Amino acid sequence: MIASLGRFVAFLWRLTNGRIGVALTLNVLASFTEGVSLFLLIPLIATIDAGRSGNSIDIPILGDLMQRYHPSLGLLLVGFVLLIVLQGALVRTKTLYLTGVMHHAIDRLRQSFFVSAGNAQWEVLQRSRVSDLNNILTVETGRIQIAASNLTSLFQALILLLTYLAMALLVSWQMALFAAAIGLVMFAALYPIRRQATRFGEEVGQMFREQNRTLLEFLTGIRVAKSFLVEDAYAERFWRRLTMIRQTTLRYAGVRTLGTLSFQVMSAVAAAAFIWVAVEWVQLDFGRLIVLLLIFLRLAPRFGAIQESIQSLLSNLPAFDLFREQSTMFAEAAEPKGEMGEEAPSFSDEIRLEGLSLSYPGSSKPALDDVDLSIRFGRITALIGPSGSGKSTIADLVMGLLRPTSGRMTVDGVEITDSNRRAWRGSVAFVPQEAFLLHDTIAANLRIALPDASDELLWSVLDQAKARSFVEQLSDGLQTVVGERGTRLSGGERQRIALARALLRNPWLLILDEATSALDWENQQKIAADIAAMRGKVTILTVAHRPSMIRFADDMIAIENGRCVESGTFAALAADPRSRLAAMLRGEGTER
Ligand SMILES: Nc1ncnc2c1ncn2[C@@H]1O[C@H](COP(=O)(O)OP(=O)(O)OP(=O)(O)O)[C@@H](O)[C@H]1O
Repeated sequence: MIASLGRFVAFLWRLTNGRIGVALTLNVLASFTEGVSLFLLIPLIATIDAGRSGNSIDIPILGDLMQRYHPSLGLLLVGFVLLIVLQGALVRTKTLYLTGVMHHAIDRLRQSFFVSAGNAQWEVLQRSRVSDLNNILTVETGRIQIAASNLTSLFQALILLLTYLAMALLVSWQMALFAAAIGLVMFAALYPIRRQATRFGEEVGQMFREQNRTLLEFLTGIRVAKSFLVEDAYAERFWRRLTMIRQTTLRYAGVRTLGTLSFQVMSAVAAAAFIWVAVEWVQLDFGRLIVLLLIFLRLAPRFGAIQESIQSLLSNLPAFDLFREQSTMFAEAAEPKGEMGEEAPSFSDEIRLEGLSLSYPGSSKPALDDVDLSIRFGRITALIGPSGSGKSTIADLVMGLLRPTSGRMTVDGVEITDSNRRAWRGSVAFVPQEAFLLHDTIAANLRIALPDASDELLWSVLDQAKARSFVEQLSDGLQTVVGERGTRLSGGERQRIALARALLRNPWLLILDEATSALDWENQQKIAADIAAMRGKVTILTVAHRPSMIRFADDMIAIENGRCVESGTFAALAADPRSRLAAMLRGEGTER
């Protein structure tokens, strides 16, 4: 807990470039002026008290000053008001400054997480849940912000406490020590409650994560949920999660308020003991007693604030630990961006995989095992094989998303390594099984691939993907909004938009991963014809299960159990009745 707190303080310091130090200094000044204004009450009381003269004050520093200057009551009152005004102004300045610094820092935090998640290697990113990332970027960073604000209030309260204690020491050191001892005992007595705060923070963090998962799972799969009539089941699950969070929060509120109540009771007992000791044992004079009581009365709520700030800090600190864990994981898995100016190797001959193996983290069996294959420039290569044989893994590897565990991949003889993999990916375009479309216009969806593309260019790629006519028929043309994940378009139309978007990159290599498997036969045929028409213009690697999507291929590669078991030209393999391709074309599937 202490280590985590230390890391948090160091982290905040770095995150705000030390600006939090300026805010805290303003805090110290404000606390100091508040303390001094309270201290001024001593000469005030002495001056008001008709039976005494200002000279009777024998408190160090203050007494000397009074004896030398004999300030009038009016002057003391003006000084008192000025100090309060100064303190208020300092608090305001500090609050405004700190709010700006903290918001900026938390935004930087969110941004850095966003960037490191985006830059993480695909293998690592794949293992994270979208809802958990969303949770970190919203809920957990919000909790970190609260923890930071608790920390600054804690610091402020501590400074005030020390200022008051210093003042009290000047008035009566015995009573000041007595008050400090009482304070320490009270603080120690509330330790069990602070422990519960940490536990609550961890529990509630986990619950928020699960609530977010339920929510996102439902929202992203709402169509499936509706089709299976399971909306009510989801609603029930959601309610259960809400209930758990509510009950835990209520339980914690019980503990927290018990802390506050115990604190109040202890404060009352402590005040009584304080007065008793001051009057009966130390036999303080009336003026000092009043000032000490004032200090004590002002101190008590601060002390309560310290307890509250610590409780809240401890309950929110687990969010910081989780954030650190996740961002360290992503930072360690950062994809090398390559040397400055590193360019993608040019592609005009062939892409080769040589003795290449790949194992997913945590998997005992390799997904690819000693694969040798070649994808030739300007040709259409089809990758076939049973489900789970490793086709998508090859596609992800060839596009530069995955790294081989051993062996190598070369493009025109140049090895793809950490330093040029990202650059190579920029030369490849990919059309997945399910087109990813934003709830935005067709133009915006196309421009994901090339933000500056002109309308003219958009129409030209729509032409190539045979999508021009249906887009022209839409009421708003390119400006038509496609609906959530493109639901206002048919499956075939969505795939055509995805294909047009891929072509917008003017890629050297176009990878189609089961790009038409979600479509009906007629649409598959049409898209297959469009793809066949691109022969020679762009190199294509198509992963397919169905004969319709491979008939137009020039070359074939068959994968089984992560191994390349057959390769050659389509014509040669189709002519060999014993080949896997021939079996597939006869409708026997690829499993053997
Ligand atoms: N992220 C992953 N983590 C662990 N194992 C994985 C991961 N992705 C795929 N695999 C495993 O790697 C093997 C190859 O999977 P891959 O998706 O490449 O097969 P595929 O031929 O494309 O299958 P399909 O035709 O069903 O899409 C399978 O055993 C699969 O379970």
